[in-house]
Amino acid sequence: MPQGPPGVPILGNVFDVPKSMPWLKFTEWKQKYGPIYSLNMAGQPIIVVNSHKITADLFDRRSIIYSDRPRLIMAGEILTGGIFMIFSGYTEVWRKMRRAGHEGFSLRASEQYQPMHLREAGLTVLDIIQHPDAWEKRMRQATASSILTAVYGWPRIGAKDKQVVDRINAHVTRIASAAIPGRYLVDIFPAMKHLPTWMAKWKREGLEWHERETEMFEEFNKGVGDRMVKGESPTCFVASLVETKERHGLTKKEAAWLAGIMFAAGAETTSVSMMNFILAMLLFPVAMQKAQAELDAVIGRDRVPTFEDRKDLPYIRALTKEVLRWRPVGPMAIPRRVTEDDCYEGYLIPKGTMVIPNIWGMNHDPEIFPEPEKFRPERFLDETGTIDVAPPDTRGMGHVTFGFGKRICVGLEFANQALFINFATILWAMNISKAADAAGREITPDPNEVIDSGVVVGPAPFPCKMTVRFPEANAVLERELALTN
Ligand code: HEM
Repeated sequence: MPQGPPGVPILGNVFDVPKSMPWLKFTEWKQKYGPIYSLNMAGQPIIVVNSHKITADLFDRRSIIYSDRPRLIMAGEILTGGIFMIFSGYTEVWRKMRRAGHEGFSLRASEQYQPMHLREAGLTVLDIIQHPDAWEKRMRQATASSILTAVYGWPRIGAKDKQVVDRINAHVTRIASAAIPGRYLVDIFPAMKHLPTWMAKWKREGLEWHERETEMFEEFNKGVGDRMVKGESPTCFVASLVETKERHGLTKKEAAWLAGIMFAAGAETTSVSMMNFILAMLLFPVAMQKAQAELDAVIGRDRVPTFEDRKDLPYIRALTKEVLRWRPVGPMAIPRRVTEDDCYEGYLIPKGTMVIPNIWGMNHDPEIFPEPEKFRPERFLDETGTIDVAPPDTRGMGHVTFGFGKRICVGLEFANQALFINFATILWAMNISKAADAAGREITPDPNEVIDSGVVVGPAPFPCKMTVRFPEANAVLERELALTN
């Protein structure tokens, strides 16, 4: 095994890995132990990978044995029946779900959602102009709404839909908290899974939740199917699942969970990336001003940015990548498990080893991204400022925030499109600056104060001032939205 911090007998490195922001420690250890090192968490061997090349070697070039996930009994099996794609092993069911998910959210398929993203971005900005203090809530609601529209073809979510959104959010929170290491004893002592339900309240409740949530997701899918029977053709993921059911061979239950997973995986990750964007604009106003200068030059003030403008907005494209690089919402992605003994660069990585890609460390590698804490979209442009550049082994994206190999994020095209158009529309219409306290002093948020839900890491709530950039912005937005109605 590659060398790592020595640890103590039996418990190994249990006390060395901090509970809060462990990715910072992992990045620090890279200096001492190199880009690949090992840890021992009370007998569980772990490899931490800190370089683009090694992640590409293992997750891309040896994907057959590096695409499994560690077992999560409560979150991945009891609560979700082994079909929660994000946590499920490298199984036949995962393959079927992955194929269907990929087809529904590929670059091509995601393009059909562009009109929805465009409209949603415009409505969100109008909403924020009217309620500038509620910007965070409005943005979160808009992101949730876009994903539900894309998945189920539902109209824009509003206050009236609170009950159903609360139900789905509660489901996501339940699974995320069940996935926190040590939250359930069964994940430490797997034999407990076989206890009869009368002896294990947690198991009984988990199975009951699974039943209820299966019913909920099946009901949502049925709603789409019923609309199709009536002759409507909603543009949404579930409609495409209905059409391709035979080909993908998904059962009713698998199709229902697959659709539900898209919300779980996509809503919080995208809305937290939007928060990171606001934070970056507030802390690095020069980047904001450059982006706005580009928007003024290319778009002007008489129309809003659209997806067709993407090719002419290199700085906004680069800014979108820089948001994802600067603050990856999953700094350690979701771990993998090696399914065979593997020899790599003279090391033997035994079957069953957990592999953690340190996304934070790679995105903040000072040799690739000088002064990594600075927010500089220019990193992703050539010297002319017009051509996109990216370090090798990053699939041309520049960062590795969407993960790797066969398990790379299914929704990355959808997310990139949503972020691009939201950032462009917000910057076109608004200025983002620091809020002031009661004494009139500017409040500078600390970007290292984070909230870690177990899977998604985002900034701690911070105040900010959102103001309209020019008086006509409101009217132009309203006019363009009326045209798309
Ligand atoms: C900024 C937004 C997003 C970020 C940063 C993000 C990031 C990630 C990461 C790091 C993974 C794990 C990859 C790996 O193991 O190598 C992942 C998996 C996944 N993501 Fe995303 N994601 C985002 C948005 C979305 C959206 C919008 C959707 C759906 C519409 C989505 C669906 C999924 C699914 C289904 C998986 C599980 C893939 C698998 O295990 O095979 N994500 N995402």
